[in-house]
Amino acid sequence: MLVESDGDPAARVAAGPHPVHNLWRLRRYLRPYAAQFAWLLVAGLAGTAAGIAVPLVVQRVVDGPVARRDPAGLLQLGALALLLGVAEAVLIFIRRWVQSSSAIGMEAALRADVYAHLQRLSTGFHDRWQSGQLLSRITSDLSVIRRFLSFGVFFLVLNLTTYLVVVLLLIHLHPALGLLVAASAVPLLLISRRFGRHYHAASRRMQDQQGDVATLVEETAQGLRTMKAYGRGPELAARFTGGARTLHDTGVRKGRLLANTAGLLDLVPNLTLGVVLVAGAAAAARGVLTIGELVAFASLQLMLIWPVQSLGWIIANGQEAATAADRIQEVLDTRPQIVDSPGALALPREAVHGRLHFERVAFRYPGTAAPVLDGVDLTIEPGETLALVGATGSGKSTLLSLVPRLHEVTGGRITLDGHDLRELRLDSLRRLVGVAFEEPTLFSMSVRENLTLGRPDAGDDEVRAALALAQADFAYDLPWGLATRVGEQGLSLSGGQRQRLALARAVLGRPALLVLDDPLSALDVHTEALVEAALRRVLRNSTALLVVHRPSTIALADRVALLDGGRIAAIGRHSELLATVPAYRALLAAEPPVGQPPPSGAASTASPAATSDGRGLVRS
Ligand SMILES: Nc1ncnc2c1ncn2[C@@H]1O[C@H](COP(=O)(O)OP(=O)(O)OP(=O)(O)O)[C@@H](O)[C@H]1O
Repeated sequence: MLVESDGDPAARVAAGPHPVHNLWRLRRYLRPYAAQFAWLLVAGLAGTAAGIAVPLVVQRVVDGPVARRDPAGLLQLGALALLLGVAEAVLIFIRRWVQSSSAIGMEAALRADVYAHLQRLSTGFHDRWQSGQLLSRITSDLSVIRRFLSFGVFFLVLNLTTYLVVVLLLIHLHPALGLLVAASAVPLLLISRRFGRHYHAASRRMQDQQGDVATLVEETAQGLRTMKAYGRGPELAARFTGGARTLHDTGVRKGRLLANTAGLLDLVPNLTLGVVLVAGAAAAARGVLTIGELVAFASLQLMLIWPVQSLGWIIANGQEAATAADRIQEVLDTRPQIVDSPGALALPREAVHGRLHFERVAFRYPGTAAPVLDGVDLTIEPGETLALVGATGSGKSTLLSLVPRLHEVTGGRITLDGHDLRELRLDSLRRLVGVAFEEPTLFSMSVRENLTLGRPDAGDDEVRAALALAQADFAYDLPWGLATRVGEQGLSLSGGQRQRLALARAVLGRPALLVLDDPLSALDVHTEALVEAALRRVLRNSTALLVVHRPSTIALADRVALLDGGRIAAIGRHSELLATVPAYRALLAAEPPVGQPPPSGAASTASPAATSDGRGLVRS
């Protein structure tokens, strides 16, 4: 089980001490449907009993009215056979009706749980797991499990019961021949065991490959514009074809395995039937067996063909479901790493001043050798705006992500008004912190829903204020105003529009802390000036930590901190740093510190960055 870490998608092992262990663990999803399942079995068994009774009636017909030439008796027994046939049909109908509704309900409950669990898992988990793998687990794997728990298990019970009852009846009718039929179960068992082992491995391979193909499709859909722009369509198509071919080959191998086994499973009862017919006819000739008994024996034996034939399908279905359950449990067994500690506090907004303090904060991404942050000491006073600058890859976004605890510090601590962030309840912390990332993500929902994502209770006035603040009033002019659907399946917005909406989302409800990753990066000069002015107003009243890539944004900050080598290398007013810190000056000018050669293409003369308002700062 993957319980110690955030889960390892590369592991791809069949978890659990037994192949069906994880499937067995899903039984609680069947519990609400226990009564339905019981009815299902009753209807199924009654239907089968009606079916089994027919050959016994036929035996009475052949040995009775037919032998005695008695039309009245024939009519009676014929009517009984007809009645049994109708009863069997009605019971099959009832069974199918109940079966479909319970199966879908169970699948929906399991899917909801997996989805909720995925939400609880940290960003570290999602960084490492391919989304296509998760997609295939939450869609196709769950469907496989549903098919097995509803149909597979049911037919396994029904067919085994049918097999047992029929074999007992056969032994009762003619012990020697009956035992011969019972002995045919031995090769069936051996074939099934061998098949189960091989099929389990094949289905795991196939389900993993399905996830890989889903990942490829997802990446293509997301990066289609870039790939087209670079003319890389054919390479992408070739990659996809490769993945699809591998999946196809595995599918064919799996199909052949099933076909071979189905052939063998077919052979055994038919061979037994042949032996029984010859030996039965000889016994009838000797008068040991009546014609009616022989007919009943053969008819009953024919009833075994379907349970045996379907065995291959049921085992295949069961193995696929076991594999799917392994894959689902790999996700469910991954414990969320970032959770509320026992007795975690909820801080009301009014009680928060907003003093954010980083104390020897260290952070290392799982699986990487070097820490990104190593001993960050930083304090942001209530109401202060601090800009964080640093070279590309210096860890600015990482540091920001530690505030809403998207990642957990691996050393030191971060406090808000003296409370370690790990002592706060996650929902409380995330209500206190307004976040806007560099990539402004909008979901396939209305503008209003996108805005109120973190504060579903926000009123119209608050939404209006947030939109005004972020200079995003254009939202009211969309075709359906705030009800307009945006995002992947909705209206396309420009980069600047998306960013302003993301900004409005961050400032909605006046959070105690604002954490903004380059909030002005996708704005045109005119809008940037507007948003900057608006932002200046909002920043006046909140504590804010901004990652700055643009020259103008730095002017919004009270102080600037330079992140270098995993720690804060310098902190102070922009003009002070410009005057006293060569590394800061060099960064703003995109020049290396004095004494080192300039990078090719970098300005070698006096840089426009050397102005006190920071204009001229190039993207770090
Ligand atoms: N999920 C991750 N797993 C492993 N390493 C990561 C992950 N995300 C970022 N890194 C690494 O951490 C370092 C810091 O990345 P980060 O995005 O915080 O830098 P940044 O200063 O914000 O960069 P930029 O200015 O380009 O946005 C980089 O070396 C990056 O490769």
